Amino acid sequence: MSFRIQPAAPARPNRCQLFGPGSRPAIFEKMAASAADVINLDLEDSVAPDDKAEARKNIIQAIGDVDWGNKTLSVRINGLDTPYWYRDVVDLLEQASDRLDQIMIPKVGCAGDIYAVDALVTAIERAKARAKPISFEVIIESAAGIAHVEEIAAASPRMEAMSLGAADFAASMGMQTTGIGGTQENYYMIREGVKHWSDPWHWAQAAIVAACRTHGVLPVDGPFGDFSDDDGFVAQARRSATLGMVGKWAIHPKQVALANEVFTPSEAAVAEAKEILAAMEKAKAEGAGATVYKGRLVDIASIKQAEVIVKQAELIAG
Ligand SMILES: CC(C)(COP(=O)(O)OP(=O)(O)OC[C@H]1O[C@@H](n2cnc3c(N)ncnc32)[C@H](O)[C@@H]1OP(=O)(O)O)[C@@H](O)C(=O)NCCC(=O)NCCSC(=O)C[C@H](O)C(=O)O
Ligand SMILES: [Mg+2]
Repeated sequence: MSFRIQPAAPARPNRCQLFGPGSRPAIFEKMAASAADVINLDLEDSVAPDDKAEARKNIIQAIGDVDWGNKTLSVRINGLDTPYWYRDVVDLLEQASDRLDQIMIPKVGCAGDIYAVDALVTAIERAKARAKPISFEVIIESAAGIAHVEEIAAASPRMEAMSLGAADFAASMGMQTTGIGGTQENYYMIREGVKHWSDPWHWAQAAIVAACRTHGVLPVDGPFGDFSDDDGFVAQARRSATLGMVGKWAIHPKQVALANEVFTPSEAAVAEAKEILAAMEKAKAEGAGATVYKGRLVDIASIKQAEVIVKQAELIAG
């Protein structure tokens, strides 16, 4: 371990982030009643330019009026390359109730993007004597974003979460696909005439996880566009969870249960993690730093691995 201890990420469940357009207030109550840990009301790409002002009003009203329970409530503002974002921030911070927890900043390309939003948010919070500071989550969805991912993760103490936005990311990178996440038909290797598909999102996800874990931020997998393909969603989510991500977006309510299941450690995984901890306690009492569990080596690093799973389960159980 480095002299610098790795900071813990925020201790709150983030297994599923359910999105809904701010221009569609009829679904807000349904979103609130869902089993998602995080709600993302959208002002950005699911809202047409002519509907932006109305969507802002809908969201501001719903933040105060709807019972969001104990969910993390977040609003995705427009990108810093648009004329909308400052009005999103000003109206949300000046007019929405303190129930708003978080702002999601899309298409961040550098730490300066976060600095700009932070400066505006901080000024309004002071002017309005806001009781609860707003936290930030960001989307990495451009070549610049992934190139500067570490400085972005470190950009502000408000930073709580970071997602991969597969659609804009693919476009920015010039990838030959219109798919949003998941298996890509042409991303394969071939051996003895048999195709083996690989994962084109893997490296960006791994870079996001490393930046997030270095700076105490929650790494999250973004959207999976084909909401008719449950198996594809689950396979993508399992890969993300294996890499260290804590959750995934749902762009349709049917994806919420799928994400919750994947990102909740199974009873068997928790039981095994606890058995490893017990085996290592016994080894320690006997003066050993390593032992054998089910025919394989476990040592002091295994304690940390097992603790990840046990702590995750405890966090979700509340
Ligand atoms: C995708 C949708 C447009 C589908 O909506 P709809 O046609 O209404 O779906 P269904 O008829 O199957 O709906 C079944 C019932 O569920 C309710 N519903 C629908 N959507 C939601 C929702 N998001 N939350 C809660 N409830 C919802 C319907 O009202 C039906 O209810 P009932 O009649 O009572 O049975 C729609 O799901 C949708 O708009 N999804 C969110 C889209 C969105 O927010 N996109 C932005 C995020 S993804 C992105 O931006 C890309 C990213 O940035 C990147 O670059 O990768
Ligand atoms: Mg996007």
